[in-house]
Amino acid sequence: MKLLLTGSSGQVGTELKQQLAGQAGLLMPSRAELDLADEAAVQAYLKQHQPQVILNAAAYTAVDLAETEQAAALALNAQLPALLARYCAKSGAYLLHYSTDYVYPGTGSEPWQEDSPTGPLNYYGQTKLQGDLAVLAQCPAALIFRTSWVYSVHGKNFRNTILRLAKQQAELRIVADQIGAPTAASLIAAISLQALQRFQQGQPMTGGVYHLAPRGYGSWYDFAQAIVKQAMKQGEALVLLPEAIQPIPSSDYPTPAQRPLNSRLCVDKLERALGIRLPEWQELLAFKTQ
Ligand SMILES: NC(=O)C1=CN([C@@H]2O[C@H](COP(=O)(O)OP(=O)(O)OC[C@H]3O[C@@H](n4cnc5c(N)ncnc54)[C@H](OP(=O)(O)O)[C@@H]3O)[C@@H](O)[C@H]2O)C=CC1
Ligand SMILES: Cc1cn([C@H]2C[C@H](O)[C@@H](COP(=O)(O)OP(=O)(O)O[C@H]3O[C@@H](C)C(=O)[C@@H](O)[C@H]3O)O2)c(=O)[nH]c1=O
Ligand SMILES: [Mg+2]
Repeated sequence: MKLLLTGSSGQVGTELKQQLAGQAGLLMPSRAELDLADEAAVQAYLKQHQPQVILNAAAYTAVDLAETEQAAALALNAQLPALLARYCAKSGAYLLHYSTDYVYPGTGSEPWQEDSPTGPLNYYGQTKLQGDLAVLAQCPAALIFRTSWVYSVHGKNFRNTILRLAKQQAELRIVADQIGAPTAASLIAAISLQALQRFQQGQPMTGGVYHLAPRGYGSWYDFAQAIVKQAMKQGEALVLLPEAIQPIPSSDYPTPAQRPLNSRLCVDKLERALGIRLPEWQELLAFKTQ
């Protein structure tokens, strides 16, 4: 079975690549081999290789930069998934796509459901929503896993930023009024492989949106505390002590893109579909950094 993995150098892509190791027929073009922002090039690639499964882990994820680099964000987050969905609908190929908590407006404090009204607050979120809507419209059998606050030992993410800063400075100010669930890229890859297995066994999950995140929630401040405590337990030499992390409101940390305050995702639908219970985010973090 020919399987195309896009974004194989990213956080989720790297974990998928590792967990898919040994799978025959795996295509993982690098950016130099295939510019995913180039629609004609992607079309030609699909025509040439005819994949039967597409795992679309590529995206434009620089949230603040997306406010100004709009064309690049739109190409990767909206136009690419639309094109992949059209190809999959036509050819019968299986599509697994990823999306974000940033499609929701962040109001209230209850977890979002998959059918909750969307309302992105920033351009990244707007383009991701456009991508989701295109996938749902073009290819109803496709799966969209909406996740949140992705981290990994590889790549640019909040966990690695905090660990870097904790080795350099004795104080840190972190927003405490944005809540959500930090999600290890390895969990996303493991669940994606379960979904793929279902498809390969002829029992695919019903198409549509599923939230994919650990159980529980915290603020970015809670996440930073947990990252630093975990690193200390593991004997890392840090300049920063957990007590020296200051909780601040979002208004004290101005950024070009606005972030949602409430990013909680209800994961019941995914748990029911796969017959699993997702771990708590703290358990997952402890496991990841051991
Ligand atoms: N990061 C997060 O916190 C969250 C992410 N998500 C979603 O999860 C999915 C995976 O995200 P994540 O793994 O963090 O993403 P990353 O930013 O880590 O990886 C993005 C990947 O896309 C590739 N890419 C981007 N532009 C191009 C291009 N023009 N041509 C070829 N390749 C390109 C990158 O390649 P290169 O290495 O060459 O740049 C990289 O492999 C995305 O759909 C994202 O929206 C959802 C919620 C949270
Ligand atoms: C580094 C730093 C960040 N922050 C805040 C800014 C922000 O509100 C929060 C997290 O910072 P980040 O830059 O990692 O946030 P961001 O890049 O917006 O993270 C998002 O990325 C996209 C791709 C998603 O899809 C989302 O789920 C989410 O993970 O922490 C501080 O308060 N103090 C700091 O020193
Ligand atoms: Mg970021």
